Amino acid sequence: MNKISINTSAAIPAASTINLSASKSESNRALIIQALSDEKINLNNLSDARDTQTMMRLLASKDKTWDVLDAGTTMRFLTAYLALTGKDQTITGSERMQQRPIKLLVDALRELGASIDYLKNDGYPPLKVSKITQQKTDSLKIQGNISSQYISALLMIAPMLPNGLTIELVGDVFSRPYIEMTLGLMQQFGVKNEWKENTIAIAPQKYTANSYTIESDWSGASYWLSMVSLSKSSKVNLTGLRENSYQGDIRIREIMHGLGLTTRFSGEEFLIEKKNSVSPMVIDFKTCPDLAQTVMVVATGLKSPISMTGLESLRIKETDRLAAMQTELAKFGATLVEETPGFWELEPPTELPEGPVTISTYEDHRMAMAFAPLAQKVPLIIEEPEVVNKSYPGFWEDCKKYGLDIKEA
Ligand SMILES: O=C(O)C1=C[C@@H](OP(=O)(O)O)[C@@H](O)[C@H](O)C1
Ligand SMILES: C=C(OP(=O)(O)O)C(=O)O
Repeated sequence: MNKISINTSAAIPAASTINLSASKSESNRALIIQALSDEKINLNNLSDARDTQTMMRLLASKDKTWDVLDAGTTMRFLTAYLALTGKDQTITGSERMQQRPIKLLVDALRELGASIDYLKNDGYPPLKVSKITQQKTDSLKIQGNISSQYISALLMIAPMLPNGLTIELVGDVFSRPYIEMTLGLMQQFGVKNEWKENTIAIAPQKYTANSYTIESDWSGASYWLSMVSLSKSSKVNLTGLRENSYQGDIRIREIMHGLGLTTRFSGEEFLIEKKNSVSPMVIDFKTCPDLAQTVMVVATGLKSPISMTGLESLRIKETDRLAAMQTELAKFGATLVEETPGFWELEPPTELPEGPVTISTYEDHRMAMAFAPLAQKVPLIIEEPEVVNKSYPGFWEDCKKYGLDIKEA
């Protein structure tokens, strides 16, 4: 097994500039839109994330079987894309992907007229997808509390359907900013929508020529806010972020202001500094589930209790992130408990261990990146560090540039 050790004794330079990876969420949407358009769409700064590289590779591939590996957006967006354009294709993914539900999307695409078979277990990939030859309905209802990716996948093919599509979102909607990002990017390429209360209507339209520069990844940025927060007094400047972002994970700014940071934009850079007053917080992650692991580690490192809601979808991501966090946080003496249904408490330790502490990463990039900043307080050994390639392949190089002392273990 590959492992790295991160030592606490490194002298961290006072300030560093980090060039983040671009957002895989924006990249994967822009690539689907580009593939669906007859006009010239120029995309700048596409992400080097494996999830995006996989999307690009598959969109260009003539293979009968497409393997998305562990990329959720690639799986969901390409399933809808194949239902519109495919030729009896099989789409599959990693062992974990075969445990991540896709039934709501398959049901919706079947209602539209696609013929889709489950090749192993009902409700889960792999799938055989045959395209919609005749659109059977122009309105769908879909539950919003499992994954917003199903809704984004349907929205992106909606303008290409002969009769367009109206989607009614039923019940609670989780990860709503990702739906807004989808509609925002569609708008960049000329596609209009009408969103009234719970209903989004898209008339038949074409994606038109335009250029778009993908923004840096705010989920990736979260590890740098955490890095500064768990440092003695470092400062970090991040490049390629926008104050007015399509990415809901920009919310990390506001959360971390409550956990002892100040941040500001200055020209092209986003500056992060420590200011040191930390107050106990209640945080709802319903709009930004990918930030939860980052913030749990910060609270543990700062020994500051937090209460949390909106964590439901963490169970069906790259791993069961709640179970994984309970196990790994316990190694630092922190407890993560569901006090009442949906309401979680993180009780930090009174003292952090001397370490080294070994972190298992559960084939989840965010387990590795969320814990790394804590190496400034407790020496760490991180298992399977290459998991970061899913969203941020340059993460460890950036950590070295920041000053962390990282070695193969
Ligand atoms: O649409 C997207 O780009 C994403 C949506 C979210 O998933 P869910 O909608 O399943 O919560 C998020 O966790 C994932 O990393 C990326
Ligand atoms: C959940 C994630 O990705 P996906 O669902 O696209 O695999 C993530 O990047 O944290």
